[in-house]
Amino acid sequence: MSALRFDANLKWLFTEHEFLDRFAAAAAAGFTGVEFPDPYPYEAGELRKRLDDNGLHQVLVNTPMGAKGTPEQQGITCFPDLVPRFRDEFLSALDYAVALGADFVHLVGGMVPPGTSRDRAFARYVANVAWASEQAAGTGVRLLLEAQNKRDAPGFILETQAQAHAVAEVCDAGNVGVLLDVYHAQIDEGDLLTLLGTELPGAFHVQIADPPSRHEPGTGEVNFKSVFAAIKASGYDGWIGCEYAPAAGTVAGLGWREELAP
Ligand SMILES: O=C(O)C(=O)[C@@H](O)CO
Ligand SMILES: [Mg+2]
Repeated sequence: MSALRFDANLKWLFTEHEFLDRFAAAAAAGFTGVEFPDPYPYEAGELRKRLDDNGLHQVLVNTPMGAKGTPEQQGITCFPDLVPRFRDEFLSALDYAVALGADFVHLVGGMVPPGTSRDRAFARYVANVAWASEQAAGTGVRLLLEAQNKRDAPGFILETQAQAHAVAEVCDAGNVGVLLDVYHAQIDEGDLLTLLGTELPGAFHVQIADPPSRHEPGTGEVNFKSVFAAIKASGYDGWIGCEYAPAAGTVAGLGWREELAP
C-alpha cells in the first residue's frame, strides 16, 4: 500500500505569505499537490507558472463563492433564480481547471436562498449539477459535491455524505463524485470509521481538519491516527486536502504528517 497523499489548501495554509508565494512555500514543506478555491483574481497563466516552477499538481478549484455574510457565501449551485450566472461561473471554473491541469471543479452547493423552499433549491441543484456534468464531459476534469455541517453553513443544500453520493449517482455520468470532508462529517454525522467504510468507496476527494476549531489533525476531537489508517486500508489513493487553519504557524504545525499518518 502506498503512502497517503496530502495536498496543501493555499487558502488556509501558508497564509504567512502573499498568495502567489504560497506555492513555493508549500513545495519547500514537501507538498507535491495544492488546491485553492479561488483562482479568479489571477491570470491562469501566472498560476500555471507557479505550479510548474515548483513541481506542484493542482488538485481542485471551486466554483465562485460570494462574500462572507451574503446568501451566496457558500456558492449558488442551488439558487433557482441565478441559473445563467451559475452557468457562466461554472464555465469559467472549468476553463481555469483545464488551464491549470486540475483534477476537479468543486461545485459549491450553496445555502438554500432566502424565500426559496428546500425542495425547489434541491431540484435546481440537481439540474445544475447534471448540466455541469455534461459541460465537463471529455475535458478530463471531474466534479465534486460536498456536504457541509449546519453549524458553519446553516441551510446548506447537502447535509449528509449519503445525500451527496445519491446526487452523484443520479447524474450517472461517471464524472461527478463526492468530496468527503472529514471536518464536516464529524460535526454533523460522527461515527467516522463506519462512515468512511460506507462512503469512501467511490469518493473522488477527501479534505481534513480537526473539529471543533478546524485546526490541524491532532488538535481537536478526531482520532486521526485511526482515520488515516482506515483511509489507507480502504485503498483510497486520491489526494487528501489539508483544509485547516494552522493553530500556530503552518510549518510548525506539520508534525502530524509523521506522527499520525502511516
Ligand atoms: O469549507 C469547505 O469545507 C470547503 O471545502 C470550501 O472550499 C467550500 O465551502
Ligand atoms: Mg471542505
